[in-house]
Formats: sequence, C-alpha cells, structure tokens
Amino acid sequence: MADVLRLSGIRKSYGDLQALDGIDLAIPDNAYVSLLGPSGSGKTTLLRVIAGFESPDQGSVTLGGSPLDNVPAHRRGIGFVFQNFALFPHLSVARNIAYGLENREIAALTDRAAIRRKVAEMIELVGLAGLEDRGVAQISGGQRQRVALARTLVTEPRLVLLDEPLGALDANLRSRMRAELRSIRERLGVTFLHVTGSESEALAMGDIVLVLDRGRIAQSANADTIYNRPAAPSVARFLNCYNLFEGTLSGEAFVGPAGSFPIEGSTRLAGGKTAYAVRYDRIQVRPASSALASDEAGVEAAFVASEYSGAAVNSFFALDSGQVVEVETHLSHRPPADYAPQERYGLVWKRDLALLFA
Ligand SMILES: Nc1ncnc2c1ncn2[C@@H]1O[C@H](COP(=O)(O)OP(=O)(O)OP(=O)(O)O)[C@@H](O)[C@H]1O
Repeated sequence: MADVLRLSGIRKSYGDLQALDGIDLAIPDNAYVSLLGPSGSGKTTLLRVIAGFESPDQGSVTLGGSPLDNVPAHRRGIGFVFQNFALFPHLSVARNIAYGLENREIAALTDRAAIRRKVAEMIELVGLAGLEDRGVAQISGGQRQRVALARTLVTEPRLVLLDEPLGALDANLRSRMRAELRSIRERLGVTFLHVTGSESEALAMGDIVLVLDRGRIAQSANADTIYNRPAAPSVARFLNCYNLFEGTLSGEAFVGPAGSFPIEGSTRLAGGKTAYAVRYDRIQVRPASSALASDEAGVEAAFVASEYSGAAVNSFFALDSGQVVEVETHLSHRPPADYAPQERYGLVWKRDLALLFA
C-alpha cells in the first residue's frame, strides 16, 4: 500500500509546552486510521499541523509525495470534519454541501447542473435523501454529522481529518455512525484519520491505530496488536482494560507493592519501563487462600464494589497496597457472583496471559 501522508520530525511547542515532540508517521492510502490519546496528548495539534491551520516549529509534511510546507490549508486537498460540525445554520442541507464545491480553491465548480449532480450523489452516499431542502437546524445530530461529512467529501479530498467526529452524538447513534463512517470511507477509497479519546472507538474503527502519548507516537499497529501487545505500559493504561502493577525484576519474579509474581511463561515486551499487566477479563476470583496451580499467579484483595454493564460485570478489589484491581466477568461465561463487601478473595490469572514490560 502506498503512503498518502508522511510526517517526519514534527515538533510544535506553545511556550514551554512541547505539544508535539518529534512525530514520524506514514499513513497508507485507502485506510481508516484512528488516532487515540488521552486529553492533552497533542491529537488536535497534530491534525491542525496536517491540515495547515498550524505551522510546525520543525519537521515536514508530505501528501502524495509533495511537500506541504508552504501550502496553505485551503490548497492542501485535505478535508476536515470538526466535532461541532461547523455547518451554516441558515443554509439547507443541499446548500451546505454545495458550498464546499462552489468555494473550493482548486477547481471550484460554477456549472449549476454539475454541482446539483455531485451534491445529489453525495446526499445518497451519506444517506440523507429526502432531506435536501431542510434547514440544518431542522435535522437530528446524526444527520448534521452526515451533512458535515458530505460537505467535506464532495470536494474529493485525498485525506479526511475527523476531530472527535462522534463526540457530540448520543451513545446509540455513536455506535451506528461507527459502521456508517467505515462503510462510506470504503466506498470512496479515501483515507480517514479519525481522532478520538475513546479506546473502544479507536480499536473498533481503525485498520491502523496510532497511540499518541505526550506528543509522541507510542504505538502504530492494527487493533489486535495494540490490544494484545501494547508497546508500553502507558499504552496499556489508555486501553482501559489492563491492571498495571509497578515493580522491578528480581530473579525469576516481578516484585512490587502488590506482591511477587513468577514471570516464567509471561509474555515479555520491551516497554521502556518495568511493569506487569493483566487484562481485566483474564482474572478469576476465588476464595481467599486457595492454592495456586503451577502455571498461575495471583494476589489477595478485599472486594469493594461491582458495576453491571449489560453483557459483563466489572468488580473492583482493593489490594493491601491500596491499588484497586478490576476484574471483568462476561455474563455469557458465568452468572454474576455475589461477593461480600470487605471480604478477602484470591485474584488469580494464568501466567502466560500476563504481560511483562521490561
Ligand atoms: N493554542 C494553544 N496555545 C497554548 N497551548 C496549547 C494550544 N493548543 C494546544 N495547547 C496545549 O498543547 C497540548 C496538546 O493539546 P491538544 O489540543 O493537541 O491535545 P488533545 O490530545 O487534542 O486533547 P483533547 O483530547 O483534550 O482535545 C495541551 O497541553 C494544550 O493545553
């Protein structure tokens, strides 16, 4: 797959704050790419540098092999979908979409019939047929989202940047729009770079997931690799599905405030920092003082509370060190257990399901 976008050595600071700290990145053509990172990690700044709304202090951006360094935002051929949609409230659905075509810097269209035809095609593609003449104040949030997308896509950009595009939608609509966005992108064959703070959205949508941590790319991989082999403890933390333990290696064990875990059989990953990680759904809860099998590791902890979320229950246990360990039990596997508050339990996992960053 050829790369549509390349970034090399991008740095951007605001005063003393290094918002982007040396970004090297290649984004393939015809792909859905998610950009995940916690608040303040530099996601919006990165999009703004790519779009040309901000100039980097150092580094270069190329699109389709051509440098963009001196190309202003409106001549880059890059589309941008804003979180708040940024539609013209006094214009109809069709007029909002046509606006992009009539006013684009490169090859603006003036032929009314051609504009009408392209707008109609786009309305069909994003599923807005029948709403052409409605004012954008008279349609739902999900429909406004589609107008924003259509207005960008109608200009045939090579790359579309989407800044938290589902953030303003309610939970139901958000999950429906995930599938819609993926299918619209596939039909057009254009590359989408979708910024999100939601790990489930990033993993569900991206053919490639980029994880940004304090202005640097911490990992770039497919969803399965990110989920099962996070490149660093910080990536595991953002994924919100791993218990992370701090400590050091001591012979054949990982030792920290939580206890001592034999490391034989655990998956060893390079991660810059020593840490031990166990996914929430890899932990079994047993009576306290149960014997461990030779391929298991575990800790004892006091039950705090459970949270029911439909298909699963998440239970929280406090270790003697104060750290809270989360256990996720899928209800298709077993009925919800009734743990007693403050009671001690054994939390046990197979060693070969644990990750050791060292
Ligand atoms: N115009 C600006 N002036 C000063 N600091 C800025 C400016 N824009 C961003 N920053 C700072 O740069 C850092 C990165 O901000 P950015 O908006 O890119 O993060 P983000 O990952 O998009 O966060 P969020 O998910 O909260 O939107 C933050 O610490 C932010 O406060």
